[in-house]
Amino acid sequence: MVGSVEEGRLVVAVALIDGARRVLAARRVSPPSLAGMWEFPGGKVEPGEDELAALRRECREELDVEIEVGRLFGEIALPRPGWRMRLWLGRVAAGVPVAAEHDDLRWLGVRELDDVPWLPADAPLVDALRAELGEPGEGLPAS
Ligand SMILES: Nc1nc2c([nH]c(=O)n2[C@H]2C[C@H](O)[C@@H](COP(=O)(O)OP(=O)(O)OP(=O)(O)O)O2)c(=O)[nH]1
Repeated sequence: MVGSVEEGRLVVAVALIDGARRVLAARRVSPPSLAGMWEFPGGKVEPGEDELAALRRECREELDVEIEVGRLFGEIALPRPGWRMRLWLGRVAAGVPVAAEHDDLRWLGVRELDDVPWLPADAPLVDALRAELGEPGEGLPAS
């Protein structure tokens, strides 16, 4: 495209689910416009890199864990022309996540998904996860 300074990129991320059906969220430190907002661990797939190899690499770099990847959960457009993000389901296979590149990590239960400010583009994925993990209390009396 005339005037375009960069091509679209694929970002790959993972919703790591633990045995209590909680999801791991990570708080970004950069860039300043995104710092303080929460995301799914992941990052850009490098040119020529296999998507799931990229996902495993990012989890080692960001969390110091090995992961087991499940199914592809969803794909969204990111707010940069041509950029998209694919979210996989997964679990930690080895290690305990540490925030190597974020400044906080939280395991969020389905009722806690709204407790953190997610990156805006992630909203439809967070909504879909809420449905995936189930809404405890739905249909139950309030008291
Ligand atoms: N990892 C991740 N990135 C997301 C999410 N939602 C969202 O809009 N993004 C955006 C933020 C960034 O613009 C882009 C990911 O790029 P990044 O800068 O984290 O990728 P990276 O780890 O490869 O970064 P770097 O090596 O260039 O520092 O995708 C999400 O849930 N997870």
